[in-house]
Amino acid sequence: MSLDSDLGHKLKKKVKLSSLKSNSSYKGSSRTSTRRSDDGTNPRKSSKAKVSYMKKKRVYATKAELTEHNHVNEIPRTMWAASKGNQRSTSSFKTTNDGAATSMFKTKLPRRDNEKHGTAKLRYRKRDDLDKNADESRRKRWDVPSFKAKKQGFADKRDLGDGSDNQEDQPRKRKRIRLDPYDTSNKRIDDDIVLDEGHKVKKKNHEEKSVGVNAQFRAIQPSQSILSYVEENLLGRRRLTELKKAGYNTELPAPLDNIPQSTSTERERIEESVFRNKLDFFAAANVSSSFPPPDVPEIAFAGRSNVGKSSLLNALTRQWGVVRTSDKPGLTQTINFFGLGPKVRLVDLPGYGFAFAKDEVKEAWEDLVKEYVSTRSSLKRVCLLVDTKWGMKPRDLELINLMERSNTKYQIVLTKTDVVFPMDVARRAMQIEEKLKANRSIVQPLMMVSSRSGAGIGSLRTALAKIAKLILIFLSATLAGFFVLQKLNSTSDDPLDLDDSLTDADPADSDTNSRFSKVGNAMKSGFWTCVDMASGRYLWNHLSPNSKRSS
Ligand SMILES: Nc1nc2c(ncn2[C@@H]2O[C@H](COP(=O)(O)OP(=O)(O)OP(=O)(O)O)[C@@H](O)[C@H]2O)c(=O)[nH]1
Ligand SMILES: [Mg+2]
Repeated sequence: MSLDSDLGHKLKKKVKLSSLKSNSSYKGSSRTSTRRSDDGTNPRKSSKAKVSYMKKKRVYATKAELTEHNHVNEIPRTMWAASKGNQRSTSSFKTTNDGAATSMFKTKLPRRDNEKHGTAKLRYRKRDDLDKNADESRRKRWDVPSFKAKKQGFADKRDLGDGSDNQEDQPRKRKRIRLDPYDTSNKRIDDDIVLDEGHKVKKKNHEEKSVGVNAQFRAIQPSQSILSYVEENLLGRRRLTELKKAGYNTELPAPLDNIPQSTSTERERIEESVFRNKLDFFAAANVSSSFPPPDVPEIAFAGRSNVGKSSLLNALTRQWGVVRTSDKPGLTQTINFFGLGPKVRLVDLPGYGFAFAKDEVKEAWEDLVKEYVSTRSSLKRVCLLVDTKWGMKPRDLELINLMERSNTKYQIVLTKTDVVFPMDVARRAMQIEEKLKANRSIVQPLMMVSSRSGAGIGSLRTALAKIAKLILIFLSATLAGFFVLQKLNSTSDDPLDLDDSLTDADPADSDTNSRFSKVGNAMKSGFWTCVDMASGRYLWNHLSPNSKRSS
């Protein structure tokens, strides 16, 4: 081998190696690219600067331009990244005449040099594949066919359609989407599909009805007393700034149930002593046989599922979390008895109406609630909760009718007042009062509360505490009556002949006679009621309507 050929071979080898190194610079080796060139400048730096400049200016340099300034083997890293399909370096692509994009660095020069080198070949093959993918994706993105090409394409397709067995030509299978024509939640149905006439009419009627109902509701003019009650208690949806201005600490749960500017502990803020007692779970019943004995007066909370019964129990006692609540209707599934001290029990009833439970289970709850409400002797009052937003529903009216028939005292309580405007709270109250004004067993006034904001909770507490006080008065009265009767028993053998004995004592005094006769009758009935039923409700039934109202 001659010296020239030897030198040439060595040079070739060097070129090959340097090209390999520069290729692998993508993987981190950049020794070749940082090597200084013959004229003393740093080729990597200069080429990089040029490329970044070109990128900035979006200049698409040609291969010739680049090779003019840089040696092919010292192509900067960014360039190779471009050939790997990196989206950021789109500037390294140029578009050929036929519209397809090719990498400007898909140069054959290093490849030809390295053809015999196995690893390099493999690497190049990989790169070629990547180039192809990049070309493909680029073509998809950028190649918007011209109008002419489109026209040609259509013509080709038409030609192929005449007898050719091209797969694209075969009719595509269409996906069938089954749509429920009565599912109005599906917008596409509303928009595009013509429904059958029956459904259309039904829908129209429903819409008209709801519009009519809304208009009727808006037309309600609440009384001045209701409006002022709503304002005084800050009922309805209120701005936080308004509550803060009024001095309420909005950080606390149910802030409106606190004394403004108060620094005392939460328990002390409850003005009614009976509600300061600890709320204790006492019993749960899913059948009437497991009800606890009716020895303590009870106040029950009834209403539709999710109306806020359990939350109200917590809010009234300010003991959060004792009664479980959930935003999922149907959480309370048994009748739960909670002791509030020794004198009174609060009863959380399962809700009726929609709930996440089986129909037969729901029916069983409803029957149980009906039985409890109509037969429980220790039941002093039912708070019938109605959602302010939705108003009374047929199920509520059903329960009201039952309570009317069984002479059970009930009071309507509007809940969740914080979600509607104050005016709408007043309208709802007015609407219900008007509707039920002829009922006999209803207790006035209608209450409005929000367990979340605490609005109206204090007033409800006061109304319910009265029941406890009345119970105490009644118990002491019956005890006194019992002792009087005992005394009379000791003077007369037959207590039922009381009137005769009195009449015999002074037949001329008709006033005394009638007075004693009345007292005797009342005591007799009162005495027997007390002993038999141990319930104020039954005694009241025996007294005159006037005495009943005043009590
Ligand atoms: N905005 C607002 N939400 C309330 C109020 N009271 C209760 N809620 C919410 O209403 C949802 C239902 O409350 P619950 O107390 O569990 O209702 P429930 O009537 O006991 O429900 P059931 O046990 O399923 O019959 C919960 O997510 C409560 O946070 C209120 O006054 N205002
Ligand atoms: Mg509940």
